[in-house]
Amino acid sequence: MVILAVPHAALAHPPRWLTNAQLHPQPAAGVRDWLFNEDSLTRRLTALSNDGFSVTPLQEGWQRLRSDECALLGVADGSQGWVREVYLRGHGQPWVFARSVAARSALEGSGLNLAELGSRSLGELLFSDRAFDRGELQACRYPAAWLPLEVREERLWARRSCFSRGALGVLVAEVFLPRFWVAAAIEA
Ligand SMILES: C=C(O[C@@H]1C=C(C(=O)O)C=C[C@H]1O)C(=O)O
Repeated sequence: MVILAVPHAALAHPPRWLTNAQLHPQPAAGVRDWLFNEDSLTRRLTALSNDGFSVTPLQEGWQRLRSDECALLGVADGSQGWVREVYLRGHGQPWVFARSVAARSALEGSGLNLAELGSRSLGELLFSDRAFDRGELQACRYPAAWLPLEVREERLWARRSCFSRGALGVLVAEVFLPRFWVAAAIEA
């Protein structure tokens, strides 16, 4: 008998990403503000943590992108792309799990080198370069199988948006972890 070792994350069904107007029932106002506020999350978490903010990369590299990512980026299903997964931390605690991806075909020749970011915030790059436009924010309950084991929980609120500069799109997804909602004093 052959048992295929399928990565756990591959077993999850892609979520339905919905805009603020499509989200019913509406989450509480405090949750909705964090899901759909268009300011830089880095800047907002820096303020919330009184400058106790940091970014720790978890894994980065060329990978096969997920079907919902390919669809949003407008590339063929199964396309290769750069994947960057990080924790956004407040006082060292993981507050947000973030996964940012861009298609290899669009990155090559764009001059954008995501590999050199390290523990600097991607947000500083995307918000400082006026050439990037942010697309509409969408939210969903994030598949637990897509989270790192130590923070794996069902129905955590997530949001995503695509930052575009010409043909390049950087799709940023951010999952709010339980410790964040405690720090923000919001019942999620
Ligand atoms: C898009 C932003 O950049 C943040 C920084 C990230 C990173 O360094 O990988 C990932 C998600 C974002 O929350 C932002 O600050 O809003």
